[in-house]
Amino acid sequence: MAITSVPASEQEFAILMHGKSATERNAFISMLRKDGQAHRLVTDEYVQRWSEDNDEARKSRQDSYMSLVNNYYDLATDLYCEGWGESFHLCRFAPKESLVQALARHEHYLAHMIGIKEGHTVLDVGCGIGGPARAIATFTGCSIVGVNNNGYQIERATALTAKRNLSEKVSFVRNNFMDLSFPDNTFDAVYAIEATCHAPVLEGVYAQMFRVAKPGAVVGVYEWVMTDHYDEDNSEHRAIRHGIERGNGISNMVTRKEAEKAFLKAGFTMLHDEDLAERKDARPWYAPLSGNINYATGIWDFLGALRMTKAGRFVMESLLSSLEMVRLAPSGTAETAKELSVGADALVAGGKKALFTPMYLMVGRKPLQ
Ligand SMILES: CC(C)=CCC[C@@H](C)[C@H]1CC[C@H]2C3=C(CC[C@]12C)[C@@]1(C)CC[C@H](O)C[C@@H]1CC3
Repeated sequence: MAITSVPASEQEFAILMHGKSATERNAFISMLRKDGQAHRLVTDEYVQRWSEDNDEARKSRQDSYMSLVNNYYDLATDLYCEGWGESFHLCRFAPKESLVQALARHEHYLAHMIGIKEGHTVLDVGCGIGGPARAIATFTGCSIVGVNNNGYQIERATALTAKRNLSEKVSFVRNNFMDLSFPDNTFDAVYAIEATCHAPVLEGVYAQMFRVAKPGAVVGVYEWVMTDHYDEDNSEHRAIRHGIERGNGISNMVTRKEAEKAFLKAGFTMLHDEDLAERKDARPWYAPLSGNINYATGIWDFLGALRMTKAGRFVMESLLSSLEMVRLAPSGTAETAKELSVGADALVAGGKKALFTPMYLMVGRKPLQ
């Protein structure tokens, strides 16, 4: 069947594009099993959205945030899995800690900060493919429902959770986080790990988190924001912000102050807020993306770091282009990898200059009355 335009129903299109690749064990193979034409269309649609950088283009990206984010994760999910693992977020690093350990600790820390207990029913807003939900449910003994608007990620999350025998404790529902389908006052705790930055307006998603939390429940967010050092009138700063947005499927990334204001406006009483990137750590959060092999701990992290060097990127992009040429990889795969690499450079630049943080932590309580 020839696909010449994106069908009206996104779900229909996702089935065409991803086929049965969500249940594929290996993420690299899953990446190769997409429909080539559909993949090309989504790549073109995503790139086209970023051709201009002015207020009007930003507004248009905000208006179409849902398809922008879905396009992004339809393209990026398998590369994320293959290059990063099952937890789609960044993290702090303790001395000698591997990436996998550090990611898990970052998740456990949030669970600790919002006081998740055994028996709690918890909501994970923007759950990716469920890595954090599985880790937190296992760590605390709680039950977690993960929501996400990307059908492919929900399928992958559900399949991985079944494979780990965790389906009784952890489940997933396709949901728009700007309009959650749960009744008011449902959850004992709610969290979002580096996901709400995809919202067109932060107040909207925070208001939904507030609504579904039980009175007295504690809610925690790791937010992506531009820090207080960011200057909108500085063209270099603006370029870094734009690079982060484009490489990471974000229609409008806000400042720390705006995020704090939105959280309070939603109704939460702030219990703790802190940019965790300001702590003095052994390695900065952007270490694995920087291509500096001296930061690596252990063989897997060394290979990951090698991949982010100039030579490593060249090899990866050449491999993907060759696979595309012989039609083993869908058209647009190498272009997507390039978009992610350029986005990673913007993250590193933003991190080095302390203009950006992926770990502005806000912990708030929904008042009893
Ligand atoms: C987009 C948001 C809000 C969160 C995702 C955070 C991270 C999981 C990603 C940010 C940059 C990503 C890159 C990769 C994996 C996932 C991230 C770290 C790659 C390492 C995947 C493999 C590619 O070849 C290079 C990518 C660079 C960026």
